[in-house]
Order: sequence, then C-alpha cells, then structure tokens
Amino acid sequence: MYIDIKPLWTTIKNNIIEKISTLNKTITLAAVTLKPDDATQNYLKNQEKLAKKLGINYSVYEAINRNQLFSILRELSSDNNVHGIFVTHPLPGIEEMEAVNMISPEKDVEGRHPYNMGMLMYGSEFFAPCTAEAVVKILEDITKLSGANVVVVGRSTTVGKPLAIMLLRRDRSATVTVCHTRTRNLQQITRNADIVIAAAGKINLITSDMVKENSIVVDVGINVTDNGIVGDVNPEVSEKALVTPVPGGVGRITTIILMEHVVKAAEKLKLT
Ligand SMILES: NC(=O)C1=CN([C@@H]2O[C@H](COP(=O)(O)OP(=O)(O)OC[C@H]3O[C@@H](n4cnc5c(N)ncnc54)[C@H](OP(=O)(O)O)[C@@H]3O)[C@@H](O)[C@H]2O)C=CC1
Ligand SMILES: Nc1nc(=O)c2c([nH]1)NC[C@@H]1CN(c3ccc(C(=O)N[C@@H](CCC(=O)O)C(=O)O)cc3)C=[N+]21
Repeated sequence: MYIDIKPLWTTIKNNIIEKISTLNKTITLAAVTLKPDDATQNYLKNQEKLAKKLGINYSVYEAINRNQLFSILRELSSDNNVHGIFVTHPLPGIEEMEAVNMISPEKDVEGRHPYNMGMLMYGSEFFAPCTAEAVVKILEDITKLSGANVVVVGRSTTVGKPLAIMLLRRDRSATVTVCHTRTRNLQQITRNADIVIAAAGKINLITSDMVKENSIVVDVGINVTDNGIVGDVNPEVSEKALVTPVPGGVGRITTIILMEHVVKAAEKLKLT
C-alpha cells in the first residue's frame, strides 16, 4: 500500500498561510546553484511553483564557478531583503562545507551551516535539514518510533546522516542502522527492519525480497528517467509494505518544509 501524505502537506501549508498573513511582509527565498543535476532541476522547478502559490518571493542564482558562487552567497547573506538561502547539493568540484559556511546561520533554511548542524547534534531542530525533517514528520504521523529498528540507506550530510541523528533523539528513540556503498549484506539488514528509509539515488535499490512483511518503507530517491520521476524503491514493494510514493511523497513534504523554514527565518529576522 502507498502512504497518503496529502493531509500532512495540507496541515503544514495551512500553518504557513496563517503565519504569512500575520507577518504581513514580503518573504524572500533565494536558491543558489552550480551545474544542477536532473534531480536538482526538478527540485528548483517545484520550489518555484510552490513559492508562487504561497506568495513567497523566489529567485534562482546560477553560478558558473567557485568564486561567483561564494560571492553570491556572501551578498545574499548580507542583503536585508533576503530571508532564506538555499544552496543545492551536489556542488561539483566544490568543498561543500566551505560553501555552506558563507550562509548566515539565521538564513540557512536547510540547516546545513556547521552552527545549525551542531545544534542538531544537541537535539535543537530550529533549522533541521528539510528532507530529514520531512521523513521524521511522515513517520511520526503513522507509527511509533520508540524502539523501532530503522535502517537508513545513505549517509549524505543533507539526508542520511542528519536523519539518523534526528531518529536517535531521546523523544524518538529509534534504533538506527546507517548503510552505504560499503555495507555488506544490505538485504539481510533491511529484512530485519521495521522501517527502511531509501536515500541513495539508485533506481530499484530496494526490492520486495529486501523488506519485512508489513514494514514501512520511506522512499527519498528522486531519479529522473525518460518516463518521469521514480524513487529508489521498486513498485512491487508496495504489495508487501507501506510505502511513500514517488512522486507525491517525501519530495512534496520536503518542499513545503523548506517554505515553512523561510517563514520561520523571516519571523526571527524581524525580531532582531
Ligand atoms: N525527496 C527529497 O526530498 C529529496 C530527494 N533526494 C534524492 O535522494 C537521493 C539521495 O540524495 P543525497 O543523499 O543527496 O545523495 P548523495 O549522492 O549525496 O548520497 C547518496 C548516499 O547513498 C549511498 N548509496 C548509493 N548507492 C548505494 C547502494 N547501492 N547501496 C547502499 N548505499 C548506496 C551512498 O553511499 P557512499 O557514501 O558510500 O557513497 C551515499 O551515502 C537522490 O536521488 C536525491 O535526488 C535528496 C534530497 C531530498
Ligand atoms: N541542498 C539540497 N537539498 C535538497 O533537498 C536537494 C538538493 N540539494 N538537490 C536535489 C535533491 C532533489 N530534491 C527534490 C525534492 C523534492 C522534489 C519534488 O517535490 N518532486 C516532486 C516531483 C513532481 C514531478 O515533477 O513529477 C514530487 O516528488 O512529487 C524533487 C527533488 C531535493 N534535493
């Protein structure tokens, strides 16, 4: 079966609309990219669509090299009219920590600056990485995490690693296993999981024989094919487990959470 994420999406959207109306000012999100891959281009397109729908001012800045990328990030960080800065991952040929370090932590709506990452380690999730937050919100909506065996496939700094940290937080207390390309016997590990989170970017990585009957499978993958967007989870898994769809799953919640974070940044910046 597939999980319907629409109710969660609508709740977050309504919360955003209410906050925007009380703020009563133009909210601005700036997206910064360099050599965007297909999944990134899809995300930027969806960000633009949603920002427009919510009345959030939105622009994309495409840098052509490292110097230009860094100067754009510095300029946006000191621009009082900009509330949130989003920088795409991957950034080919660029040391990512150096790039995210240029963003003012108060505008770092994806929680990627070392300050916000450090806060996350202490359990403070003011700006948690949006996809990790999306996965946690989806799971908290449908299941009990305490003591659950959760397997995260993928260890990126944007998704897998922060997600593992968030699932470990005392009020969630999942038992977390993180897998990657050097993991041996992935199938054996995922078969024992109550919850599998696929965040690898590999089509059909998770097949039916790899999951337990009636488990939950969260598909984070966004793979662009000639026939549209597909995730990391083979569709046959939905006959055995409860699965989040792609499209219309984690990606949709991620995008609305990004907008929620921009509104939070605008609220906070107003006070300071
Ligand atoms: N739905 C959404 O909102 C979002 C979707 N995405 C999508 O999720 C996917 C992952 O994104 P991201 O984390 O940024 O990607 P990265 O490429 O940065 O990381 C991928 C991770 O998956 C691991 N991996 C890759 N192949 C395998 C495999 N065969 N077996 C086990 N582990 C594997 C890699 O291992 P190793 O470290 O060993 O290389 C790595 O840790 C992409 O498709 C991306 O487009 C990303 C963000 C948000
Ligand atoms: N710093 C950074 N953070 C990210 O979170 C990040 C990134 N870089 N780089 C690229 C990947 C990919 N990604 C997507 C998120 C949502 C959709 C999304 O909402 N997609 C629609 C697809 C709709 C369609 O076009 O069919 C859906 O899933 O319903 C897509 C892709 C975030 N990523």
